[in-house]
Amino acid sequence: MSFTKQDIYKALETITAPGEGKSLIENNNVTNVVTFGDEVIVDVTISNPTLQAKKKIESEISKVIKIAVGEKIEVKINVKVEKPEPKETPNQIKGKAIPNIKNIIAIASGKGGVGKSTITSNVAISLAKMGFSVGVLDADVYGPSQHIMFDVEKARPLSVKVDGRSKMQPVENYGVKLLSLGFFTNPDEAVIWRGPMASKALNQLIFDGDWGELDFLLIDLPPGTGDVHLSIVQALPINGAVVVSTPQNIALADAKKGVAMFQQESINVPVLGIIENMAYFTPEELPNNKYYIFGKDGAKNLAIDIKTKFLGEIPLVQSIRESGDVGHPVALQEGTVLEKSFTDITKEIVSELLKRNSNLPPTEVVRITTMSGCSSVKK
Ligand SMILES: Nc1ncnc2c1ncn2[C@@H]1O[C@H](COP(=O)(O)OP(=O)(O)OP(=O)(O)O)[C@@H](O)[C@H]1O
Repeated sequence: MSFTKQDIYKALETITAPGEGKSLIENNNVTNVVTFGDEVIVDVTISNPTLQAKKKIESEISKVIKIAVGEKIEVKINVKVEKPEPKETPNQIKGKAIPNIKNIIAIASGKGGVGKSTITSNVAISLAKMGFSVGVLDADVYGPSQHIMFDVEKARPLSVKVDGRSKMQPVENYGVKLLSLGFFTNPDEAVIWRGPMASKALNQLIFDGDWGELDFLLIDLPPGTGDVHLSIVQALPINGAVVVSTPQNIALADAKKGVAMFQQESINVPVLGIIENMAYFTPEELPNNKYYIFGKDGAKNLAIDIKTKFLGEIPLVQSIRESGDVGHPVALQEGTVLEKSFTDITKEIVSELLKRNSNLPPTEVVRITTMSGCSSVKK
């Protein structure tokens, strides 16, 4: 019987090593193939050290060669176990990659009540209006509010079957898909989340959510920099973080801690920049008057100090609070100054993310650049 090494490689292209996702050939598991007569020797390296994984790969290789190349072939397999070297690079994304979600951005703040959720909902809507597919995961374990801001307070995610598995269908409004812990907790009962518990619940919302294809998933993190945050940000494949602060000194001190948290070696999530919320107060009837009630340019100066991008500012305006409370964020109000402010900030975030993702395939970068109108992205 005659066959070539190529026949063997072709057959091995159709199977994967246990837990490694890609084909044996694509994943470079097969280190050598020797053929003579009716005999084939396959050297294969896998990362799973269990006996079960070794037996499974031996039986699959033998089976696939006999089916695809020839029944009579005598197959000898040498399995070597080698743990892949962990690669520490500045662009590393922690956690398991989610193939259908292209970019995960965490929105954080050190201090509570600085407007992190307000910024998240408006940025999500701006992204959706630019044509991106967008999801929001409300991870604020202390007080989820996105379901209110998106006017879906009473909604509950439906259970759907996807490839035989039960998944949660996010609730959708204003072109944004939303999953929130707020859908599952009783607003009258305080839930005390510990780090691992919170990260498990959030992992479930992310991995068991039927998000479809998303260009962006924004995660509204709880305020602070504690144990819950560490668990969340270490477990999820976050591409970049945005930190929200008011110009007030105590908020800035906490924002600085927030930035430092993402920069810790064990977390290593790039900080895309800082947004200054409540930068000044403007009465609706006197739009040209600015009152710097929390101080002036605090977050801008912090960004310069810690060499982080300043992504823009949002004033303290009554309509921002009102529109959030009634579930119709200001970014929906076409042609207004505030809508434009959120569009500008959103473009800055996308620009920074593109720089961070500069190792993505060029088509992806171009597509996102074009959609958000970020022609000014310097690469
Ligand atoms: N720029 C703004 N102008 C007016 N009101 C604002 C502005 N930003 C936020 N608010 C209001 O301030 C309050 C707190 O905002 P938000 O809930 O977004 O903050 P947060 O940082 O997410 O809070 P938490 O600590 O609860 O997570 C809300 O009532 C919101 O409507």
